[in-house]
Amino acid sequence: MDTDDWALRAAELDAADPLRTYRDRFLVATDDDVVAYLDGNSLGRPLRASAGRLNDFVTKAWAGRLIRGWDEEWLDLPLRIGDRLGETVLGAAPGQSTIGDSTTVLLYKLIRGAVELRPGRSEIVIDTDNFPTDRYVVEGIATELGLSVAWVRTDPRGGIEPGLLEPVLTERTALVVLSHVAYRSGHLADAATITRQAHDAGALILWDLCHSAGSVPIALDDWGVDLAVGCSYKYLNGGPGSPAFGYLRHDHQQLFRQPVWGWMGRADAFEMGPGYEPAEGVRRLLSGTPAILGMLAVQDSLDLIAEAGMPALREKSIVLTEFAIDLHRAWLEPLGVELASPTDPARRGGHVTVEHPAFRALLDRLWARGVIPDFRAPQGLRLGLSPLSTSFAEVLAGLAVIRDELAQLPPASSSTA
Ligand SMILES: Cc1ncc(COP(=O)(O)O)c(C=O)c1O
Ligand SMILES: Nc1c(O)cccc1C(=O)C[C@H](N)C(=O)O
Repeated sequence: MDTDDWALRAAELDAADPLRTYRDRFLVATDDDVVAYLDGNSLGRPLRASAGRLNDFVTKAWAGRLIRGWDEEWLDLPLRIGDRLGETVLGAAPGQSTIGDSTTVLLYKLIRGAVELRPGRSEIVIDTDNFPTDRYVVEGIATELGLSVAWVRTDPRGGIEPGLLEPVLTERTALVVLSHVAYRSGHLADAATITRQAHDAGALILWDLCHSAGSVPIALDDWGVDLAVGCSYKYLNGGPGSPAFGYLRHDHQQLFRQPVWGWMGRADAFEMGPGYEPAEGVRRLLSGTPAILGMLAVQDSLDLIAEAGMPALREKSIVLTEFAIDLHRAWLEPLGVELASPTDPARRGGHVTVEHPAFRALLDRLWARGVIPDFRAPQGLRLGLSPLSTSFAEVLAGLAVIRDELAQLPPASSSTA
């Protein structure tokens, strides 16, 4: 197919896309210079509704209600948003999800609490390609508590598979910490099977849902997951630094203790009494004053996801990533680019990574031309395709610029840059 045929194909896919009108719900800057935004899996675009919500909050709720806002609404907001997230995205019944802290801090709180639910067990299992913060937090806690870390060696172009985990699980395993969608390759783990495996070994499991929440269907309750965390600034469009979410299964709440004993996670916070006694339920994950401003925009995203429906989102996500891979094969592969994501759509999340030694040097050129993917060292270009805000024409435009830039490289730098 020549370029015109591909353009026709993109136009057909856009015309047939049942979610195509959702793009209009996103805000575009007045001086917009973006040709293709391919990084919604690092920072999602803002929704138009969020601009109004944030403005209203400052001018009405904050300015008008002042301190009364805490009693009237804000103290319960982390749990209310948590429940809505549970219902819309996580497959979690109410009372198990909340929002607050960064992903890193919540990982620390949940992992520390989880290993204490398995006394006598002394090992945490994690994979070598998990996101850095997950690995560092696990290593830090292991050092702090005198535990060992068992590493599952994963293929950076693939991800965690049940067969890889099997030999590492032992009677020493307290907790398994894995990412549902691998941040680099986009590999989608079989969370139901792996959760069962961990349980068969008597261990608990924590899933990092940063790259899957709002992109692939999740069923935490049905899968029997113990704990989960995730960011709200990627496919959940919460904005830079919006708080993370945490899930703590009902069955564990009574015995669960997290390590940051703050007043907001205490039973009857405003009693301000002596000693710490955890609040009932998932509220015990809280520590200090919740970042209300930071969590507002997620509500608009959840409304939109509920309206569109996760199955439709997933369907579009698959077609988007298939289209990107088809273009890669036609345009980039002949220029020496390699696919670093699973080819099976059932094992792939919402992003596609392609690799070439020149990509690091090329990134500035791509940004200058309004094409915004992510670069992940050592040589990966990550194409994040948010199903509600990305069009097929945008994918086409982005890959066309990547192809042009690669084709213009002097011969030496096309292999060694
Ligand atoms: C899989 C995964 N886990 C954790 C994080 C880190 O989260 P935070 O920086 O919000 O603490 C990210 C992204 O930043 C991520 O992709
Ligand atoms: N959280 C980020 C940030 O504060 C700055 C730049 C990028 C990010 C990211 O989200 C990185 C992302 N989690 C990743 O998968 O690489």
